[in-house]
Amino acid sequence: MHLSVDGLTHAFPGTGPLFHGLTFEVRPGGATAVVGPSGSGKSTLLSIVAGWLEPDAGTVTRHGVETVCWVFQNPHGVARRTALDHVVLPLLTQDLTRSEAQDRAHEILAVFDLADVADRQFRRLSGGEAQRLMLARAVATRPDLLLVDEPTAQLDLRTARTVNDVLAGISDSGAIVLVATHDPHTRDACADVLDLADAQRAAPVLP
Ligand SMILES: Nc1ncnc2c1ncn2[C@@H]1O[C@H](COP(=O)(O)OP(=O)(O)OP(=O)(O)O)[C@@H](O)[C@H]1O
Repeated sequence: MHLSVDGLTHAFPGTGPLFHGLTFEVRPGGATAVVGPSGSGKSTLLSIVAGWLEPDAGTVTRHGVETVCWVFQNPHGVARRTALDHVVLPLLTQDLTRSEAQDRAHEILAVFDLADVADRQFRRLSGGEAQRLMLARAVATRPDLLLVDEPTAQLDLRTARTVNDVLAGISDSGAIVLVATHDPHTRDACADVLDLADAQRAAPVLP
């Protein structure tokens, strides 16, 4: 399974080309940080990779990818549902029994250092806990391709660190992971970096 992007070129009316012949490959393992100045096209690239937006030119081939999951910048949850519910409920749509779903949810909450808040309502979670829960839920569904948009944008330094720690350890998820970010710590937590500032000048190829 891998993601192959070849000769990607895209512009919106009035933006000029965001990327020009962008070519790279990503395989499952450590996360790849997509970095670049504000407006350089990080979220646009994620949308094209997800298949939500058609590029002007070039191709995106999601070899062997059947499921795609997007983690948004702002954590969204159901106020009175527990952290555990947030992970279990999507798993129940995946042919797991309730007890299998609960076992997997507890396992993943522990990995994301959320075991202590498993029974806490979403509205009572801190910003960092809520963002980690969104990542935990996404990883629990075992997507082939995981797209994460600015996961630390709303967080203070300390809570951002806990999210970055999770991203640094995400290689076990088995997913292809792309993370759009401004945050230098998030960039450092990722195994690879795709810099869109370079992409406007050349066509970088990731290993
Ligand atoms: N649907 C759209 N129509 C027109 N212009 C758009 C559209 N979506 C994005 N843009 C423009 O394309 C450029 C890239 O936007 P994008 O959100 O991808 O950048 P970004 O690097 O993720 O920015 P930020 O770091 O500020 O979130 C911006 O100038 C934005 O205004």
